[in-house]
Amino acid sequence: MAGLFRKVYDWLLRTFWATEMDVTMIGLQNAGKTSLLRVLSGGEFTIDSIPTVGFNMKKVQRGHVTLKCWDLGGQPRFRPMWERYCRGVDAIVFIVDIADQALLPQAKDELHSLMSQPSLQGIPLLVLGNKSDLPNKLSVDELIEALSLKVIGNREVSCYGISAKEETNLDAVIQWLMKFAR
Ligand SMILES: Nc1nc2c(ncn2[C@@H]2O[C@H](COP(=O)(O)OP(=O)(O)OP(=O)(O)O)[C@@H](O)[C@H]2O)c(=O)[nH]1
Ligand SMILES: [Mg+2]
Repeated sequence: MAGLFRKVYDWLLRTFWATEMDVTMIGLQNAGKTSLLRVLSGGEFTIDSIPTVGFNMKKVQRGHVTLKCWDLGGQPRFRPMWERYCRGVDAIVFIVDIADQALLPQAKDELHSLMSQPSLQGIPLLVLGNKSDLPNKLSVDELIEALSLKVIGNREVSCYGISAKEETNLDAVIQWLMKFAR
């Protein structure tokens, strides 16, 4: 009975209170953006994910909210277009490979340069340390320090550790994003 009530309630929400939000996922190449989006949208994790050329878009449905997720290529030649795809979105997700510490200074520079763009002022930022299943990974506190997240102002900033591979902490990601659905 409770299950039936829940189904009717969800249907009412979807029908009369449908909300769509735009989310842009950025981060250096190989961080796991496409893998995360594939898993969030109900697909299988694959170890041989192909680098994104340009961008890719997938919708993630949770209850009455549709998250329209833009997944951008992280290779240097695609980074100049990040700002354009972040303009006017409801939230920006910056993904970092926390097992590849050599790339952290570059990730920090790219993040800070993007966050200093006047066009992106105030847009909430979620930083995800991905690949928490691997050894020699950074903790969340170490990632906050390595990326100097505390100096990013004028917006809400959060940081979580996740694993797209093992689907660790992905509910927290969705919950955080859905706070900004309008
Ligand atoms: N161990 C582990 N590997 C992961 C995880 N997430 C992604 N990977 C692997 O990391 C590699 C890169 O993943 P992608 O999702 O293609 O990375 P991307 O950020 O989309 O890369 P670009 O499209 O080039 O910007 C692939 O081999 C994935 O299988 C994870 O949580 N754990
Ligand atoms: Mg990709």
